[in-house]
Amino acid sequence: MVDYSVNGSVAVLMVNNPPVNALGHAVRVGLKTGIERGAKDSRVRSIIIIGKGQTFPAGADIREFGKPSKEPWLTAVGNLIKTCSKPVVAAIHGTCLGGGLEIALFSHYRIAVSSARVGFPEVTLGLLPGAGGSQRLSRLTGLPVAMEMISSGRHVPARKAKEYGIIDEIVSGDLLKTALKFAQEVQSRPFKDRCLRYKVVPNADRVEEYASAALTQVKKKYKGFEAPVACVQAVRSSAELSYEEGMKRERDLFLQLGQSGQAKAQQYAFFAERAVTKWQMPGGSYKTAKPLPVRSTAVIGAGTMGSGIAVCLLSAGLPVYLLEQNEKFLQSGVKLIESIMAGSVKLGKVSMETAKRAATLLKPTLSYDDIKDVDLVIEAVFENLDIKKEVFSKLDKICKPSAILCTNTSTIDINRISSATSRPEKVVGTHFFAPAYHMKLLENIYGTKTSPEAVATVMKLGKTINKVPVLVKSCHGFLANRMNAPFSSEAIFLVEEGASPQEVDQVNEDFGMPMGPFKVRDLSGIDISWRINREVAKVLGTSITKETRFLGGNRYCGLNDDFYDKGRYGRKTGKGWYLYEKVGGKTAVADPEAEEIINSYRQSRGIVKRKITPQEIFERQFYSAINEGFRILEEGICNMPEEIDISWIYGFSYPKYRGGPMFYASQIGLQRVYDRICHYHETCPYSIHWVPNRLLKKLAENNVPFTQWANHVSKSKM
Ligand SMILES: CCC/C=C/C(=O)SCCNC(=O)CCNC(=O)[C@H](O)C(C)(C)COP(=O)([O-])OP(=O)([O-])OC[C@H]1O[C@@H](n2cnc3c(N)ncnc32)[C@H](O)[C@@H]1OP(=O)([O-])[O-]
Repeated sequence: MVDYSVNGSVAVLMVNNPPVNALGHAVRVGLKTGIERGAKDSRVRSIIIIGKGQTFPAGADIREFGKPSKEPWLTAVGNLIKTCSKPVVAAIHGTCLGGGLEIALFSHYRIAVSSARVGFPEVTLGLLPGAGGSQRLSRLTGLPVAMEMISSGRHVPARKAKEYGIIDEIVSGDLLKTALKFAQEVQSRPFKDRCLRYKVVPNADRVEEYASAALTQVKKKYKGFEAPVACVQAVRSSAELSYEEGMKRERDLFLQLGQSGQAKAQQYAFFAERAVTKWQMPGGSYKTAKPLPVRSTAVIGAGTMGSGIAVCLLSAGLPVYLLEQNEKFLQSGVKLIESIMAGSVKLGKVSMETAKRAATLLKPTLSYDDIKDVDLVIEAVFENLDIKKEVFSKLDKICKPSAILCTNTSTIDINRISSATSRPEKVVGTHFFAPAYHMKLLENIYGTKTSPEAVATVMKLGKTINKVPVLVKSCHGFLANRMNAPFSSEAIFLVEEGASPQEVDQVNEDFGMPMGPFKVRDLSGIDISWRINREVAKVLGTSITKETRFLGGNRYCGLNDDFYDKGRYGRKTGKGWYLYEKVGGKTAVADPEAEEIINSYRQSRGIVKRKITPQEIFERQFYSAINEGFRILEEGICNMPEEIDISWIYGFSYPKYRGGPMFYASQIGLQRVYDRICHYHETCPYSIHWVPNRLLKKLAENNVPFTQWANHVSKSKM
């Protein structure tokens, strides 16, 4: 795992643990042995630590977390480096992260290639640097940078790291050759004072000021997360305590976090995010299917979604034809794209260069002829089957045979859309979440005839445009919206029965959702849900009236319609479930007029308002969604619970520190979840979503551990 060799007077410790040279037990043993050997080796006057392959160690081996830790610990290896009688040089390329940066900071010198990145991403795993990183980094960079770097987990590019004092030299050419030269040069220099623990923390007397600014920021930016706060506290202790006491403080905080449910959930989410890249479908998988090259694209429809999708493609450097049916709509789409880009530059999310390049890559057009040679088209027109079929029939006639035809439908079965073409194997769903340029989930959907090649292409596209792609099988509503349906229906039923929108939102926000369901409705537009309900009714061959209490055999609540009738569409009209400071305002306050609408709705239907507990609000929303999640698994719409959890984290901003609804259910205990679902099935009998799922029942009865749920998923689609 660590190869030892001697080149002239320099020992080279080459870490060889692909893919990311994680500092697992064998690597730690190898480094310890290597340093001891180098120290004793009479030929050797300095030592290099370097990574083989793509990177310097990118951190501790996360797979070892939660298991009994085996000596030597990282701190012990680091102490050996620190006290080595010969200077140690960390030669960095790729990603020097977490434990990797700890090793580099224990070393006496750090050189890096300009493409390298360094950072302490432990916070993203619910932890903090646990081998003294919080004590050493602040001695190099000062408190504000250390607090920001460690609490954000940001990867810092090598040149910036040099500015901060983390890297001594940026080098070019062959890293090992340059490192050998560097290691020879330092042999004649005194190096004991290079040990960071003897340095003083710059401006330590201002620690209170820095810490309080950092805490205010992290509490706002990472609301609900425990680790960022602990990161600031650990760095703070580097200025307030002696080095030894600071190390102990860091250790205590590390152990506290390690035992928290948040760390467990965040580490689960880390692996879940990687697991979903290993997609499978009938006839193909990530291993067997090859993506087609995508060098040019078109987006059909320049509305909010289409323009947002175009921004994603343009930001990744892809040329985009933006196609609309008339000049007015086209120009409004172009304006929207320009304003999103300008906003992103202002927020520092996109560089000025990228924005300028995007402007040259955007080709607005009214003609289908212009898109005949593009590699991939994304349709983002109104959510109506007839309109979508018309678009796909045109695309089928005009686009080159190899083009991949994608639809941004959020609910319609892909098979119904692809039936309008002569090439259903090229048709695939690419469902973006609003706002498309911001939300990271890309729900890719395959129909019965979609080819694995088309799927491979959109899975790769997702990565290219910096999204998290999750593959699901087509059905009405797919994965995310299918689970969201009971979740948001229950929110309205709860208000119908007696809760206030504020109470429902509060429960959701206390749990960690960034916005409650009524604030979300006001944001997305009450008129939109009104229209969707009419579309659903149309598909079911019925219509919605004031008397409608059931739709498609399911309970229906007309409260949304009453708000619509009063012209209260949400933020866009300055009032909806809440009152806003102005049209398009963002500050939601409770509104007596809204309360009046709710009260008269209840009265007109003879509903006697009852007190509803926060626990019931929580269970009715989340457990109904979980029940649907098991149905989705049972039907084989997705392959594993990880796909559901990642969809919620990146599609609905579900708090990552809770892992996702399915992971959360496993933590509560499936039997309890099942029992409560049975309870609501009895007490809320008119909603199909409360019919207890058989797979859930089976897993609960047999006490099947979370890691084995996927083995019980329907294999019918494989
Ligand atoms: C007391 C000391 C405390 C120290 C704490 C720490 O250091 S905490 C750690 C601090 N460090 C971090 O948090 C860094 C975490 N890692 C990353 O951020 C990224 O992996 C990357 C930027 C290094 C490379 O991105 P990329 O897109 O090129 O690649 P990719 O992301 O697709 O990963 C490829 C494969 O490697 C696997 N794997 C990766 N890292 C680890 C690991 N540490 N361990 C184990 N496995 C790991 C990953 O699961 C995947 O496996 P699969 O699915 O193929 O079987």
